[in-house]
Amino acid sequence: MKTATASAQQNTDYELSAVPANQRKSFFSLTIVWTGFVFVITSMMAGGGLAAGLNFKDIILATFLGNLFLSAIAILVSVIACKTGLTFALITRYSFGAKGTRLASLFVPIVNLGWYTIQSATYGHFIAQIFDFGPVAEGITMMLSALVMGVFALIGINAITILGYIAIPSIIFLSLATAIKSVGVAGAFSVITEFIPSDPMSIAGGTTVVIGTWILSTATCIADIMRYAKNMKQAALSAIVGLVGGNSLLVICGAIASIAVGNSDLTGVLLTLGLVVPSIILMTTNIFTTNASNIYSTSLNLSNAFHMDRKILISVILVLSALLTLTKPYQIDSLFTFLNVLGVIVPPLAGIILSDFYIVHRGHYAPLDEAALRDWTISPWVTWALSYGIVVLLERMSFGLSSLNGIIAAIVLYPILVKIFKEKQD
Ligand SMILES: O=c1cc[nH]c(=O)[nH]1
Repeated sequence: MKTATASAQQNTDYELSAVPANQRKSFFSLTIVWTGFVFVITSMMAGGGLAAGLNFKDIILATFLGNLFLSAIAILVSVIACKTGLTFALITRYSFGAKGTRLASLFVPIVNLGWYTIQSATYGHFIAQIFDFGPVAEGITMMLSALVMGVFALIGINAITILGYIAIPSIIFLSLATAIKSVGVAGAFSVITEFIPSDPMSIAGGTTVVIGTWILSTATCIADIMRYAKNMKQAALSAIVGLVGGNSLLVICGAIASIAVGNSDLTGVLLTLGLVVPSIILMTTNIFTTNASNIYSTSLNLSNAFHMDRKILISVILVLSALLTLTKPYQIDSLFTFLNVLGVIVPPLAGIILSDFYIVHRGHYAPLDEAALRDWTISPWVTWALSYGIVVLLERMSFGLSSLNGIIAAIVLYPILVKIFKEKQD
């Protein structure tokens, strides 16, 4: 009895089992949660960074290509989540094995901790700029930001949905208003369209940056949301709305604001425009919704890795993140380094998950409690390492797009290695 109660406590958000059909959510509420996740200031900052290297036409092209790529991955992962009802962490059991999954599902929390910390620090830094805080008060504000943002994730998916309903209209309105106001400051829209970047970047490089903005979550965390979808069409459409609609909007608004004001530090840009109160609302809504979903997914993955109550795990992560904000990861250079690393490391993982479901298992997994899973498998790990090597090699040869290279390499290599190691699981 005690054990049953403990395990029920650990499974309040279906972190250890499939979401049943009668608990699936409407298309509208899924789209709110996913779009609230995707709407984030770091996409605007990436747009600002693109403006240092691309002209406006190429920024639009890179944004479009990047989000198209992201949508394709997001749809394929969402379909797996919707069909199985499982979190990303539980999906990895089929490829990484019943014990291997515990190691594999540590990857998402580590990277999410990076995102969570960058975004909490950006928010704390922004508040510190507004109130003209010194370094100590800025440090305290950044730490408090990291602690407070996790509260919604502690409550669960319903709290995140309510937060999204409040946040999304204001984010759409305020990001457009920021772009329009900055065009006003520049004098004419032709200043944006005729702008010549100072430090040219290739379109492939720009596309990789855009892909980097959401590759982690489109390959992983999106499953934690779309497992609640009633059908695959709704899951796919919801994924596209968030990326092609939401992410593109913020990247482009960030680029326009940055070109107009000549500064890629978005928090600085917003303050230069004199939009103090609107910018506080913009920053608060978009960072809170994203970080709540971030830490929610992190806790689901950690539950799978450690088999402990996700609320205890969230608390530990929040304290860790609060301490890490003191390294000041809000600087644009840290963000770009992080994006580039993600654009290379995450796609092979997405390739493994997709290849396992669509190629090795031909689009069907046995229910989790009936599947005969090995404890450990070697093929996904070898695929990941080899794909990473291939990406780095091709990057040195300036061949193609790193994210695409990584995902294709893993999709092709994985089934071959599964055959070689005789590791197909039923
Ligand atoms: O929190 C975030 C922000 C951007 N992209 C992500 O994958 N996560």
